[in-house]
Amino acid sequence: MKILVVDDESALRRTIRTALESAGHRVSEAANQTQATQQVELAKPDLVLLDLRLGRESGLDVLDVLHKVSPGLGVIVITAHASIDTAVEAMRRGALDYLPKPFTPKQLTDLIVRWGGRTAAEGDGEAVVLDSTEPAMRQALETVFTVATSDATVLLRGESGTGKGVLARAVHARSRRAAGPFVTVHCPSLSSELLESELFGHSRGAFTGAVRTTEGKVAAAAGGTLFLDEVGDLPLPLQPKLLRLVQDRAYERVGETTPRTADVRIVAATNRNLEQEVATGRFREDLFYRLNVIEVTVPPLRDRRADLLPLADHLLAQFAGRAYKPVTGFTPAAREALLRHRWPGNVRELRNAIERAVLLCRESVIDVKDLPTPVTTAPPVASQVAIGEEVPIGAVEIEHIRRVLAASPTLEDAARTLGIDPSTLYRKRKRYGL
Ligand SMILES: Nc1ncnc2c1ncn2[C@@H]1O[C@H](COP(=O)(O)OP(=O)(O)OP(=O)(O)O)[C@@H](O)[C@H]1O
Repeated sequence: MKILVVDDESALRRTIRTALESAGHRVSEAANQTQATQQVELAKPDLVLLDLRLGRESGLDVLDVLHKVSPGLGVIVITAHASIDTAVEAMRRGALDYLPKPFTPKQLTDLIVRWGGRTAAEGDGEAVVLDSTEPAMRQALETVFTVATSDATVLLRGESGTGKGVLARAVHARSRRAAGPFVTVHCPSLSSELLESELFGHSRGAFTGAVRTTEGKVAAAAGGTLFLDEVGDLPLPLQPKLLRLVQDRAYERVGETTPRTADVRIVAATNRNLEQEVATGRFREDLFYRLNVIEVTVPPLRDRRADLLPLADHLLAQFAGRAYKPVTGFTPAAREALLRHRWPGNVRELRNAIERAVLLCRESVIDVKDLPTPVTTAPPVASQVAIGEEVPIGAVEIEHIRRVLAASPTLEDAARTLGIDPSTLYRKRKRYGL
């Protein structure tokens, strides 16, 4: 990409230039507003890195000027350490994202990579954090970044709301297919027939109500990525057809016999224990192995404690910017509540909690009272039991049931995961007050 670096300190410009050039980007530099405007007009950069601290000039004003010169220009601002109030203001004025100082060359290049694919993939303009200090999450991200450029099938595993959809888009954005479409198919469906037609299309008259020929999502994803969300819920009758698609990229429209070839990369996601689904005959083993070429497990948010506050800050900046509200942080009590909660709904729950808090908040910082009740009434984390420690077996059972319940969409699902009868689960739930 062509990147313009705007900073009044020549040493910092040079450091950034070195990092970006060694990642294969072309870099131009500007020390002030006048030079920056000229460079935007002359060099037409794809992305601008703008330090908000620009000597006597205000970086925020420069941001406004650059957007006047080139509306829609992607600008990432560099902010002084941990001052998210200026980041919020910059995002409100249309910056894509912010990079807090001090940063490593890798953080810088990761951010550029993330925004480089934005036109094609992060299409809804939702800024996401693809960085982590938690080993398990780092490993998931590294696998995603490494395999993205190949056409290999990827299976994303993890609880609901952990960001599997976000990672699927990240795979696409970093692939050779990034300029092509990203098409999502939700596999839990009312009927196998409807889903088959949604996936593969149908010919006119194929079934009652099929008044027009439709091409289906596999065809719509040609040249791009087909994302099979909740693939563990794919109805059994459709599984052989999906197997053929994954294995040979071959399929037929409903009502036709002519085989067609699909030009898609497949990414699938599931929150189910597929091994168990295979064992109980609800998921075909051959399909499981075909999908599970590259397996990425996204850890639940409660196991990513170190990521929680940075993620919360990021979401805060995003929603404050979007709502035009000068909310700049959390009170210590609010931070503590965020850290204590178990987040059964994972990042989705966190995201909703923060969006709501930004809207409710009447001060410049979010307090406990702005957070949803389940977050503020979380029992202390210390009540978690550690398997293998000196705890009675009953405590392990309670904790295990609690977690499975939190991760399952319905009681039936939870009972299936636990391998017990729903009525037994119902009784245990009552007895333990879960
Ligand atoms: N790393 C992240 N940074 C910012 N937002 C995130 C991140 N991960 C997830 N989110 C947000 O959390 C929400 C849930 O993410 P996503 O839909 O990808 O989860 P999922 O695992 O696919 O969930 P489900 O299994 O229920 O479909 C989305 O709004 C998404 O934008």
